[in-house]
Amino acid sequence: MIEAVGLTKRYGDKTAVYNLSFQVRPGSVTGFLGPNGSGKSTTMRMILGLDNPSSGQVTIGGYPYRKLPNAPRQVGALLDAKAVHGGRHARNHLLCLAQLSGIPARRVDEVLGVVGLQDVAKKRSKGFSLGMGQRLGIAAALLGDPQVLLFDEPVNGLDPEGILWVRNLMKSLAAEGRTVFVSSHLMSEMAVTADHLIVIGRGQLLADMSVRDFISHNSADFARVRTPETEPQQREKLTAALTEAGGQVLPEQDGALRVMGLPLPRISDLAHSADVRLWELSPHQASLEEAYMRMTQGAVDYRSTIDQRAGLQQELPPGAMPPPQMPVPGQGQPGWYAPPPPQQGGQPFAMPQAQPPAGPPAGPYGAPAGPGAGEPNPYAQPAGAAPAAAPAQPSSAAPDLTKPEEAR
Ligand SMILES: Nc1ncnc2c1ncn2[C@@H]1O[C@H](COP(=O)(O)OP(=O)(O)OP(=O)(O)O)[C@@H](O)[C@H]1O
Repeated sequence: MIEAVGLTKRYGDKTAVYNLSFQVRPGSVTGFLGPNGSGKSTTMRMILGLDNPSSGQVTIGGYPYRKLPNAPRQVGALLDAKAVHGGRHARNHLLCLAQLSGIPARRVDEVLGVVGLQDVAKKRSKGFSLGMGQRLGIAAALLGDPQVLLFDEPVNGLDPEGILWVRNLMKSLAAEGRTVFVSSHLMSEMAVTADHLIVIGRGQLLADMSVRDFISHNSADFARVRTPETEPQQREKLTAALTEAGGQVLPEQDGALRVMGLPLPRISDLAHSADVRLWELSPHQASLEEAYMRMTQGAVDYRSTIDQRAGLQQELPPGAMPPPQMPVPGQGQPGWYAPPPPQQGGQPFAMPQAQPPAGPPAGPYGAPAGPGAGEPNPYAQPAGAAPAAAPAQPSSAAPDLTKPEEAR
């Protein structure tokens, strides 16, 4: 198991990771998500002892990486597939790594076969495509047959067959009881690969829950209803009937209606009573991508001005408050982020930040918050500045909604 407690990393004035606490458990694939620059790679580097935390700690099986006995046999990682000596043959590259860790040479040939590079084993890696480089990096991660595996963007550059292969590899490694921690920006892939998600934004924890809970907490299911296009009055009649029955009705771009708050049989009955014919009545469940976009909207640092002009951001369902902008250090915004799950009537979905101590502050796991919690929050609101929206309750007063069981 990987465990981070109050993990914080500063580079000069820049706080890349702030007071991050989470656990990555064995036996499942844990996805690590967050917008560009949110601190995923920095966190992974700290897990692997490549960067020292400014405060807090992270351990693997109870030890900091650098104190793990025979670490390369226990932990494998793909961080940067380009970080290889390009002049070396693929096999020689792996052989060097194996010799450094006391791994027998036959294991090199085994992993070359596992990643499908056996035919180019004698080729210099500088001639490798992006996808081949990724495969070589994955081979290196698997070399020591480790129980704990970290992959930073493993499907980057892979073709569809390679993506499917990585998906199955991750799942089978987890099914063998290993700890698999994988970052990716490919939401469709994460939806079918990961069991659990850790989501960060601007270095802070936004969510720590199963994929299923993440989607249901950050999106609303709805029904799509379509009436005959030739009879617009039927659409209006249905809209009135559904609204009167307590449904929330929004027009879809293609002329259909998006209905929230009413089950499908009720919509059907209401249409029947109003003498409205339906051409479509279908359930719709939000995708991981939709849920992720909703949750992280306020924590995105780099966004195209063209996207904004074209209105490509997610449309909010009725009744939902727009997510507040996540605080930026030095801009006097509150030290918390609260995207609203629509099914909870727009109540903020909050990750409480460390509060001024009135007793030992609670961390996300019920334990006292880590060392970073005692430090000044770089995202904290200066005295006198008004919060942009109703603040989340301190963790002692409110359930920790990053934990699905406590959120119910
Ligand atoms: N060595 C460094 N020196 C200074 N700043 C750094 C350093 N490494 C990372 N940062 C900064 O820390 C922040 C987090 O970067 P990080 O690479 O961890 O994000 P990320 O979530 O992995 O991003 P991406 O999804 O784009 O790979 C960024 O603002 C980055 O510029």
